Amino acid sequence: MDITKLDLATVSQKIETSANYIIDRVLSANRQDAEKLGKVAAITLATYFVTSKLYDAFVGPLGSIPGPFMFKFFPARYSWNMESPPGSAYVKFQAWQSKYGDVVRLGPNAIGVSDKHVLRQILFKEDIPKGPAYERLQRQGGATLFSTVDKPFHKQRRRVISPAFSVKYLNSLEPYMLGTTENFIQRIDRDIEKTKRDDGYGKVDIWILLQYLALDIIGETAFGQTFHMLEDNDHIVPSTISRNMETANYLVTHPISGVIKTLFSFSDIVKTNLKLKQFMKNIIMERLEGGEKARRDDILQILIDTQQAHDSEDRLTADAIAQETVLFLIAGSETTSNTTGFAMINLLKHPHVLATLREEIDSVPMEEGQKLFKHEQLKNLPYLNAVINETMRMDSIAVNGVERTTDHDMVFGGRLFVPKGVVVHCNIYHAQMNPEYWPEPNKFKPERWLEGSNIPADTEAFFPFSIGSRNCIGKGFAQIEMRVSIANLVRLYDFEAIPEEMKQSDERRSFITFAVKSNSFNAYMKHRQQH
Ligand code: HEM
Repeated sequence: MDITKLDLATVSQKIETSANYIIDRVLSANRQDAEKLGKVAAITLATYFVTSKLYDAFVGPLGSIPGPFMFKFFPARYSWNMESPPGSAYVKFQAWQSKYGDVVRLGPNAIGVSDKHVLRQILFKEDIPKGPAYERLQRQGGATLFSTVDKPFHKQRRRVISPAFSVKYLNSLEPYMLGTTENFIQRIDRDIEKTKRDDGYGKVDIWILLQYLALDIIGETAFGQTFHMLEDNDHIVPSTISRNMETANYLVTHPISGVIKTLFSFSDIVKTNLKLKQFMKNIIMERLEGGEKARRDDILQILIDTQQAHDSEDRLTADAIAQETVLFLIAGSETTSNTTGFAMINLLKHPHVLATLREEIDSVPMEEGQKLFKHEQLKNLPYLNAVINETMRMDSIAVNGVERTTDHDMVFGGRLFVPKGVVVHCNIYHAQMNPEYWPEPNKFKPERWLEGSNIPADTEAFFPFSIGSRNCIGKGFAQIEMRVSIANLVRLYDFEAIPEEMKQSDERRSFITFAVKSNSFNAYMKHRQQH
């Protein structure tokens, strides 16, 4: 017997057995350790997550702010019924603010504010940047003057575009506005003729014609050519843009539906944007290639002229010009036409207000042969301005509010600590309807705006064009258009309200801009005898 061989075999077997034993032990120990470690890590993470959520919900800086319980954990914007029925998010914002007070919790990291002093602090004094809703809007074609959240980018863009909205330049745009207003009057006359009764009255959809007027004015001034909406009712540019507006609204008010709608309409949006860009580029190229002959005094020309700017940063590319002009079309048409439409509805609802306004307007002398009022004759009429202001207070275009994000730790109104990174829904509409600021806020009373009124307007709680660096660049433009169209309508026509239309006009919705739900408002109209 070979002892050495036997021993070696035994030894090697023993070694193998021991090795297997050790490996088994080590592995099983590791497995157990790993399992234990995994469990501990998962429990620690879950505890951290739950504790931090509970801390944020109840103890953190926003913990004491009242609001619907679920918004301590979920953002209001994601609540399933936010946009049900569509365009009604603003109703919910108002209800929460009324129920819980001037600061309300709207999410783990979001609040709503309607106190006039705090709104002025956020929008004007500290002028904090725009919130994530605007970043979502950029999915539809990139950052613009309106949607950028980047302060230096905004400052530079606003500086370059501002000359197009200066008082002096706006005066030079007036001939386009008056020319288009003349087309508007002719269109009304044609529509009256079509349905004329024996007493001379015919039915006119004043809401939609005001929309066509505003589109044609923006076409003339920002796109360099009219869209002929008042003649043909349709044009590729406004019709393709309005298709995108609903999606844009959801991106702002309800991100989940917004993303779904964007996915479904993605190819449509891409096609639309390409068509629009092409349309704009052709116009821009015609201007550039046409030299001095092709020059025209309009907003588009100011944007094109930036290409000669000394500083290369100030030169807008053809793409940027196309984007900004499309923005003017969106921001500058329905905003103005709906406000004018609401003013006309308010005048028909309150015949004594219409009578007082007519008295003021009829007292403005016209030159021999002058067909339409010029802005110069209207800008200081106190009652006309009062009617417009009271309309903007009660039927505010921005009923959905404007959003900001704190970019530093702040103390709101000297009493509420709000850390950096909180989304703030600035509920300017709620401030404009607050009985503490406005006695009988639901009553249409232009008298509040007149000097010496016994219920004076609280101008500190009035934000129709917002305030601060992100206020409306087009407010001067809008005021000219609104004064000219309302004054000329009141001077030239008698109105007869249609009861069903009046009732229907109380149904509202807001897709970015506030509007009557039916997007239509008919009244009987006839030319006044004395004019
Ligand atoms: C009655 C008519 C109008 C009302 C009530 C109105 C209201 C507003 C409001 C509230 C804002 C601030 C929005 C925000 O912070 O989210 C705004 C911004 C803006 N509006 Fe208007 N607007 C009107 C007419 C116009 C017109 C006619 C134009 C252009 C032709 C225009 C162009 C803009 C632009 C470009 C901005 C963004 C400005 C910036 O961020 O620097 N708006 N408007």
